[in-house]
Amino acid sequence: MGSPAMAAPARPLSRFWEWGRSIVCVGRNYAEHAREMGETPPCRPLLFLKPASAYVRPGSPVQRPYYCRRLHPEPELAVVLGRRTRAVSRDDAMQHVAGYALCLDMTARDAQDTCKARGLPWTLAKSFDTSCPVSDFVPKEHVADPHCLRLWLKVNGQLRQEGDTGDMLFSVPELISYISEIITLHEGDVVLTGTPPGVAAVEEHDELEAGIHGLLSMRFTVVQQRLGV
Ligand SMILES: CC(=O)CC(=O)C(=O)O
Ligand SMILES: [Mg+2]
Repeated sequence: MGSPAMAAPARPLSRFWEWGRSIVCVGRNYAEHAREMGETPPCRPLLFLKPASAYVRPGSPVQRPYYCRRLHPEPELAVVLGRRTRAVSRDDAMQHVAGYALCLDMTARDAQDTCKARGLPWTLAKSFDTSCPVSDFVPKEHVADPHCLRLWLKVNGQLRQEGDTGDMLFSVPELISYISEIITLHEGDVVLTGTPPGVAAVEEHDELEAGIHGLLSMRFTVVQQRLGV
């Protein structure tokens, strides 16, 4: 009698966006993007959070919130954690990575400007429904080095943004080690690692296409949020 076939997990990590886990975001991790926003590159990672309800998958639209008139997509490498991670060293951090994905850190830039001016948290700018479009999962075995990837974004077929993850100010191990000193990370949590320069607004009905060269791509349409629906 052979051993029973291993049942597929009821909740595979390859569908991490269904786990209801945390999305820890890093800002200004590319010097040129910090500068285009009128900011200086940070001396330590700038962190903010998105709720798991922010995820949206291809086939569903990205909503521009009713209070937003300047919606910016930010293509970012997403790191998916494979186990509980608390105060891990930089040397051990990569052992805690299960894989990667591409996300768009959708940003209500006008709301963010207001929040910055008033010293308020960025919640309205960063945490609205569909503010985290997410690609398929890529197991870490398929990525030789997460710092040798090229991200791109097209809007209505025109190339809008391109960047190399080798330009990140803080590397994946540095981010995981720093974050895990402050926020215990768990299997299925995701770290968004920041966007390269070239951000700009998109409009209702725009077609977004984003990808990681040689790995994956994804498409979304922008729609206007209608209150009450
Ligand atoms: C100013 C920002 O929105 C920072 C950010 O999200 C980034 O990717 O950098
Ligand atoms: Mg971002």
